[in-house]
Amino acid sequence: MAGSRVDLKVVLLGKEYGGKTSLVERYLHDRFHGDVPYQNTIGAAFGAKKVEIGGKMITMGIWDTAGSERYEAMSRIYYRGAKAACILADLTDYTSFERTRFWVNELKTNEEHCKIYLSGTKYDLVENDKKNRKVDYHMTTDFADEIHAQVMETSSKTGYHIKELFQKIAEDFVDDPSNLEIKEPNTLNMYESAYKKKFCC
Ligand SMILES: Nc1nc2c(ncn2[C@@H]2O[C@H](COP(=O)(O)OP(=O)(O)OP(=O)(O)O)[C@@H](O)[C@H]2O)c(=O)[nH]1
Repeated sequence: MAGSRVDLKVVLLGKEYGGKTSLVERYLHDRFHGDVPYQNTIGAAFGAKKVEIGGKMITMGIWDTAGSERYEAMSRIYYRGAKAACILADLTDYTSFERTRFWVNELKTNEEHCKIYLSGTKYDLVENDKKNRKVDYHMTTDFADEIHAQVMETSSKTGYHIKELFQKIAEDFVDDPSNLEIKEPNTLNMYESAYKKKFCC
């Protein structure tokens, strides 16, 4: 099985302004656009990355969805068939944490085989300034325990835990034998027509 190609669809979900696009930008391109004015995602954006896990090359396709409730119905299109979902909660915004339950319910109802990961974003803003923190560490860990999910606090500004998060997602995928059937190459190409939002050329 070494060297066989496996495609892993990952979807990012969460309230608008929560940091989804920034997380993808940091992971795929190792950059952070803190000086660029915020633009909300329209529809979704797609990016892919090859990762090697224990001698297996995986093409990870990451869907960055729009957090605005206006686009909620569209997000369902993007999480369909996802093997992993990363649900984000902005650590400086309690309502963002509240919204994670909605997405968990969505996935449990419609994509029961999708593995869920929680990410508390913008860790750099709370690390040295505790009054900025509106989502307590134990809120996310307790919720993660309740829904049997993994949780990590991350910062796209500093890169804190970003690689680790996606590495964990990829490792869990490889560790599940049902995911290791040989797939036709380029199965992700059907997504390539996806439109990108910000930071795109
Ligand atoms: N300091 C800091 N700011 C961040 C971080 N992640 C995102 N931001 C900022 O938060 C704002 C929203 O980030 P986005 O990544 O666009 O959020 P989003 O979830 O994609 O938003 P939608 O497209 O509306 O769903 C932007 O101004 C980012 O620069 C982080 O880790 N640290």
